[in-house]
Amino acid sequence: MDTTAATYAPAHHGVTVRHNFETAHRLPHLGGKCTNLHGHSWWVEVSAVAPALDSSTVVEFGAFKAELRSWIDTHLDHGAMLGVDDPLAKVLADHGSKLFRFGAPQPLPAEEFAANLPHPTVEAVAVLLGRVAMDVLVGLGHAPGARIEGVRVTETHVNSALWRGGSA
Ligand SMILES: Nc1nc2c(c(=O)[nH]1)N=C([C@H](O)[C@H](O)COP(=O)(O)OP(=O)(O)OP(=O)(O)O)CN2
Repeated sequence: MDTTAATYAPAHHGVTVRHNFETAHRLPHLGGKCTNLHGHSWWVEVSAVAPALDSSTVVEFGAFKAELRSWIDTHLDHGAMLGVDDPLAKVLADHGSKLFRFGAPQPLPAEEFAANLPHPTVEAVAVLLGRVAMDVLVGLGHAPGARIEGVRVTETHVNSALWRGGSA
């Protein structure tokens, strides 16, 4: 077999995991129908890459999914994502309804991932979950040089956003 081309191409291995969550949000700053509190069945796809493998893996699927799913289910699933200036945040919190605030001036520990993201747009949710995925990857055993390459968040069947991680 001629492997000449392969010797010139940088080694690159990738894995992707998916998860879903049922979460409300609203975007009053955009006006129109997005001002209404509404829910979506969100999907997230997280891709990790590495230049070489460790134990023949980039990162072990089970552990990676368990950590990502745990964070998403704990903080987002069956809750609401609201922006920093949204008056509904206080109402929901006062009634014990699950809430994740974007751009909060005094964020809870989990909300620190979204502290500089003022609105829960699909793009901002992709950034949030990119940061969460990086944190999860760092905490696990993984291949040398492994990193989060990208996160795609799908809000509806026709709307999605892609966040791409920087190179190592
Ligand atoms: N760049 C972005 N634009 C919009 C976002 C967003 O997060 N980023 N979000 C919304 C609303 O949240 C809304 O849920 C989606 O809007 P839209 O696609 O217009 O609504 P529909 O799903 O009803 O559209 P279809 O006509 O059914 O395709 C708006 N914009």
